[in-house]
Amino acid sequence: GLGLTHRKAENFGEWYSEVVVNAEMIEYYDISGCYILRPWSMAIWEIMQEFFDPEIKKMKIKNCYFPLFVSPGVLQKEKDHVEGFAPEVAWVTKSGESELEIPIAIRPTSETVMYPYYSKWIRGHRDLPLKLNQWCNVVRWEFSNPTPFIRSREFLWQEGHTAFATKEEADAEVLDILELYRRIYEEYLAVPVIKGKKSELEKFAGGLYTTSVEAFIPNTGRGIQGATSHCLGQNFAKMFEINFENEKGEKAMVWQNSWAYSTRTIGVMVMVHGDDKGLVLPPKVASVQVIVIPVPYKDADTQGIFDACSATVNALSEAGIRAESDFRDNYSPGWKYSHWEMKGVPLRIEIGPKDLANKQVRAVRRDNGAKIDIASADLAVEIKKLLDNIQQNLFDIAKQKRDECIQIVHTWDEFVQALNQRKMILAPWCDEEEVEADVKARTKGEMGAAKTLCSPFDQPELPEGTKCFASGKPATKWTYWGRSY
Ligand SMILES: O=C1CCCN[C@@H]1CCCn1cnc2cc(F)c(Cl)cc2c1=O
Ligand SMILES: [Mg+2]
Repeated sequence: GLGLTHRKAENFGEWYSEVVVNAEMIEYYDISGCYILRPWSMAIWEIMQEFFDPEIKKMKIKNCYFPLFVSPGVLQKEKDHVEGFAPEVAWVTKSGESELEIPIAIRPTSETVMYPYYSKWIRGHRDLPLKLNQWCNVVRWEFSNPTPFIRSREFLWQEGHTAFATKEEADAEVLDILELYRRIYEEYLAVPVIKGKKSELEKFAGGLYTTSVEAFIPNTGRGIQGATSHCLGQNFAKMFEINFENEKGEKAMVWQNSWAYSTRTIGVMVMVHGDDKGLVLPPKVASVQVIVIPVPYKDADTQGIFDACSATVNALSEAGIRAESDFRDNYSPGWKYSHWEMKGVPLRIEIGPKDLANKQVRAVRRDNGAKIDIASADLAVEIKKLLDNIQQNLFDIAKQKRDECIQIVHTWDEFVQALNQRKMILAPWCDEEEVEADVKARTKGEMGAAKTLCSPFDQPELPEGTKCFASGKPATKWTYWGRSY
């Protein structure tokens, strides 16, 4: 029958798996860690893409497509950033019955695929800036617990790879892209995120610095990296000899960035907004924003009700609202209410004999269950207002819940206590790498160790003489810590 068998507050992992399947977003696949993205979730990916792609095009970033396959020599070119990842590289070793002379890697990310060609294409300063992006899949043969959208062996993402003549241009773009990621989360997925800089231990080892937008899942008390924007410095330019002749005729290395968001965004949205009735979709990313359901009554004017439903869908569609009707006669209205609630449709419109007679419809909100009668004459305007209100309400509730999880600490004991209370911890830190390594070691356990999530760009006041919570040394910055995905 309909309905979830697990409650979000009681068994989050089981609840999540059931929601993504019952909402028809995901179908499990016979290869572990791989999932089928059904139309209900693919539509969300497309809506985000329809925002992001035009935005990067405004920044003169062009789309391209590089091969899926990486030759081993090239992949291992960057020793220190690859060796830690080696176990998760997937390899093609055969074609048909015959062994390949040399195994071929499947891209886990595309730096080593693209940069030999950046070296070839970039000669003079007029070839800069070179700004390319690709929408593609990547494969990382992870072993830690696979989770739909959040951690899978293949996922969809966009990866931007840009090269500039100056560090200033690179630094500026890092933040421009990070703002787009914040907008994806806060304006589309209605998920609050924190912008900040990763620690030396958590940053992309191959780069100069990493910035990210960090989300938080209150139910598990875990932070999750929402998207990432790296400044690579000149590290890859040195490795791949990506030089150009600058205006003074000198040979100079380029400054590079790389940045990505992935289908993980969808999983974060499900985790933050979902409830015990199933998925709750923010209207901005809902492929169906309004579902219209006829409520015929034995001898009432059934055709009249159906016609009113069709007229309602047409009126809303003409106003740019994504509306559909559910005319299936083999399901009861009650069954349909549960079905579309499970799928997270933000608004349901019911039209029965009484509504017909009164020339009104009954709207029911998915976020708070409120029932609102609307005169058919005012339909499109009122529904648009309702959808905007739902979008804002989902963000406000998520932000309030996230803020309730934030705990400021000053001492180790306060830190450990907050960690056990599943908090997102804001602590003054001396920013020393071995201190972070020590905190990881001291908090190791079956729940996973605590780590830095980011040092927020928006730094609270740090009074002179404030001590690091972990080392007692002079603190230099406020940093968010927590367990994470
Ligand atoms: O995060 C981004 C934005 C988009 C382009 N890439 C960077 C860095 C990716 C780090 N990373 C992440 N995972 C990896 C897994 C691997 F198997 C190998 Cl060989 C390398 C990596 C790896 O470099
Ligand atoms: Mg990884």
